[in-house]
Amino acid sequence: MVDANSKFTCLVPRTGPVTKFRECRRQFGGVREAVWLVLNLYKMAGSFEKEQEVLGIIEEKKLESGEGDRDMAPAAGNSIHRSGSRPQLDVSKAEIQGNVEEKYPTILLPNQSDDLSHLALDIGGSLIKLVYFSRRENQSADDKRKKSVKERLGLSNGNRRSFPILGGRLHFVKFETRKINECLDFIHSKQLHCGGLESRYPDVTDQNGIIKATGGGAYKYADLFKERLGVSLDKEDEMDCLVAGANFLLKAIRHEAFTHMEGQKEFVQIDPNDLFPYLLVNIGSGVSMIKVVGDGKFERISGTNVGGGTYWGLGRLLTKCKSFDELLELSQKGDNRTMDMLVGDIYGGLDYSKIGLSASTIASSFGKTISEKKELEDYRPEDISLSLLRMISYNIGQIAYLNALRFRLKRIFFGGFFIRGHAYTMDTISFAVQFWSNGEAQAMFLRHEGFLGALGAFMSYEKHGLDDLMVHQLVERFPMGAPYTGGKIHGPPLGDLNEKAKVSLQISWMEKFLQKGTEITAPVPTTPLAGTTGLGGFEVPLSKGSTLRSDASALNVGVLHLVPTLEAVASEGGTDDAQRRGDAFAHAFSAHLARLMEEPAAYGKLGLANLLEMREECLREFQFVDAYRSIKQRENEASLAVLPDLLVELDSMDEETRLLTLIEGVLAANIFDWGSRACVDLYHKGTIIEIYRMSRNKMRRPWRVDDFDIFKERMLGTRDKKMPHHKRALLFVDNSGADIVLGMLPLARELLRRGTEVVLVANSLPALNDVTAMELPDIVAEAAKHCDILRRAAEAGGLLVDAMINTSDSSKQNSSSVPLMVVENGCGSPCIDLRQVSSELAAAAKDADLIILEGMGRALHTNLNARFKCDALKLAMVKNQRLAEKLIKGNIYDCICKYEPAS
Ligand SMILES: CC(C)(COP(=O)(O)O)[C@@H](O)C(=O)NCCC(=O)O
Ligand SMILES: [Mn+2]
Repeated sequence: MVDANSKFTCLVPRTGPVTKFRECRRQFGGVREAVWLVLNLYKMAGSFEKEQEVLGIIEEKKLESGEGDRDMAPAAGNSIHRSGSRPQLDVSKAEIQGNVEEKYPTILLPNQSDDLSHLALDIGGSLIKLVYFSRRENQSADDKRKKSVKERLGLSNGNRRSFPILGGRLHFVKFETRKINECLDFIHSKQLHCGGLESRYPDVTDQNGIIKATGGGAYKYADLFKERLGVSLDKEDEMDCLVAGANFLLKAIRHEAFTHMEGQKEFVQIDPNDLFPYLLVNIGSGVSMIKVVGDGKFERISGTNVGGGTYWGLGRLLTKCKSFDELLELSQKGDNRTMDMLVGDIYGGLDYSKIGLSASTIASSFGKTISEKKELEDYRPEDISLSLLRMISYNIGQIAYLNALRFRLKRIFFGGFFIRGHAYTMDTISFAVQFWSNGEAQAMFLRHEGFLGALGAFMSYEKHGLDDLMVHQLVERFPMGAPYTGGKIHGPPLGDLNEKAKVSLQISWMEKFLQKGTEITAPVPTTPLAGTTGLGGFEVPLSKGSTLRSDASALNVGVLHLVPTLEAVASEGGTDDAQRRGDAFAHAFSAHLARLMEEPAAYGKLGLANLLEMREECLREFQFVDAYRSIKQRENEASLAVLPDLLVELDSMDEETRLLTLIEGVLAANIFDWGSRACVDLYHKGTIIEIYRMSRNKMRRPWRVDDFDIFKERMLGTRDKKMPHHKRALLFVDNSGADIVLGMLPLARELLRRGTEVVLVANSLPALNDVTAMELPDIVAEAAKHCDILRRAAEAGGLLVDAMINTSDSSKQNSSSVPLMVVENGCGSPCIDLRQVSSELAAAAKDADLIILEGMGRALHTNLNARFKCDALKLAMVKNQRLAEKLIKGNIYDCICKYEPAS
């Protein structure tokens, strides 16, 4: 019914509303869609009278719809419609593209896609789990450049998955069911019930709005949702949702599953083609065991009433704990030997080796309490909690294994919020599975353990387009306020959200959460645990804080620093608001780092690239759009001022010397890196040009990795062998200022001079002092003022669109056919994962026969070992002593020039 693409060509609203309505209805089929389209066309064209006319017609004639009142347009101004699960037209944020006076202007419907719904819920007995989607708009204003590049690359528009990182985000949040009002406040504050804050009319509740929900609470609280938010809950079957959620996670999320034995977390990458069959054990209040054999193909084969509710219920009665988390935390200080009867208690301290039971094996949970003349008060709540936790976890593990055996299932995935990333719980379950299966079966856990149902409900909106996502298409981020971090964070402590409205300087809920001084720590035991005799069985799990830190060194957590916060605040004008956001950012980011130091695997397997990206994401999350804006501008200006002299110098050289000087120039200019502590210290000691000169003067070959001679041979050939020029080179540029202006642009110019098309590939979003695709055309335009080669190529590549229109330059006729283009990479990070790039870049890469990756982030931290089908040159200066030692057994400021011919 509705084109899934985001662009529609529609008729301009010049004819009358009825004619327009008919035209639109012919085009889109549905009455509702037609009404909305017409209404919004007038709205966008600013025609209030026509808008009113449409509403009048709706009222009077009911539009001869034949589809009943249900299909009448809702109250004016409400741009988002949710109805059932069929795809709908979404005209929020619609814009007429181009001239409104044109006869058939294009209307951009940025929110229109097959993924219409923003929110789904799983309302369980103890917790409400919420999954919502927020779209990040592509904020680039360089539409002309994009259009020109796309035309040149023959790239069709409207691909929703063009820019994966900019596309949108799935968020996971949980609340206690008994605090359902906090959940409703949250939904309201983020306007999730009517399309999110991105919606054109965020405050208007869609009376016909429907939110997918699963779990018992979807029935129990339906009226409350209607009353408070004006939305109906569309109930989805719980088991369907659990399975859909689990399948989605296991197929689409990198390192979703992991094993947990003796405190060691080991991520398991599941092959999506080899996922089925498996046993899904969902531990909520009760426990469901589901045999999953395919997408939507499953059977609930078993379950047990002894589950999370049992632990919490009995625990509350026996310990007087006020919350599940408190009970869980208590267990960490517990010693179950005071409660449980162990094999050793029965056998006088000995193992029962004949049947493989060690002395420390639990023979009978709570068994010791029968033989002693003690009352409840005589036992420590900590011990009770741990004993209870063990009893229930072992029991679940055992029943799960027996069912896996019954149906010959090798893999068992445990989910549900009972687990909460709790090391003891996971170890206990793993012990049980391992013990009973003699090591044949393996328990696996899921990082999004508690959100299976909510995710499944989210997926149940038809045509979300998420079902066929591949692992590399989803990028995981760790927002600062993410309540899903386990440990003490348990839903965002929203407090009185209404306060927010009263505060003139808008404080986000996240900041509020941070102001409360929440500590992000994982639950790790603090008391020493009893050892085992090594006989296996139900031993005491060994999960200790220290054992979780095993991979800390690989994470380089220490290299991230917070100094740029000051720059970030300055970049936003140094206002009080910016200062507060800066403080909040610092607080939040420190908390995340502390959490990672405590438990490096807390967010899955993270490398330095992820951490650097996380930092940029955090800045963005606190609305620091471009923290290095002014630094970049300053450096660009200084470098552009000396560019003409550099070009004259280069032009006076012979080919060979020039090529070497160019490569030296790139390496020397890569010193301007605001991500390196050492370099930032250096900047205090001289001007940009002084540092650049010093860096150049220090360029001595051979570099630590020096393939220049092979590269030169490929470029210039030898006396006996002429080499053809490359057809198209992709230059992955790095930093602003000298790096791009005095390093990469002159190299690009050389390639252009030799007849190679050049595509400058730059970040879509700011990261440190990296130049962005949006900034590049202006820099090129400035440089082109001093260079004919660059000017002609930039014109041919559509970079100097304005110049082409505005000047009557005679040299245009003999424009070089070799274009210089700028393409965005789809990233906002100093590093690049080449599996996740913009469609624009993917298209540009198709005909490339040379790739040049520049800088530490793109050429060393990532891609140093990447092999390409075309020639590849990796250029970087190493600006970190530790990395220099590790990577090239060298020193800080050593250089790398790694050339690999096409493989
Ligand atoms: C963030 C960076 C990868 C940026 O380097 P670039 O890609 O600009 O050459 C680099 O500065 C880095 O690895 N920094 C680590 C921290 C430090 O060396 O102090
Ligand atoms: Mn950089």
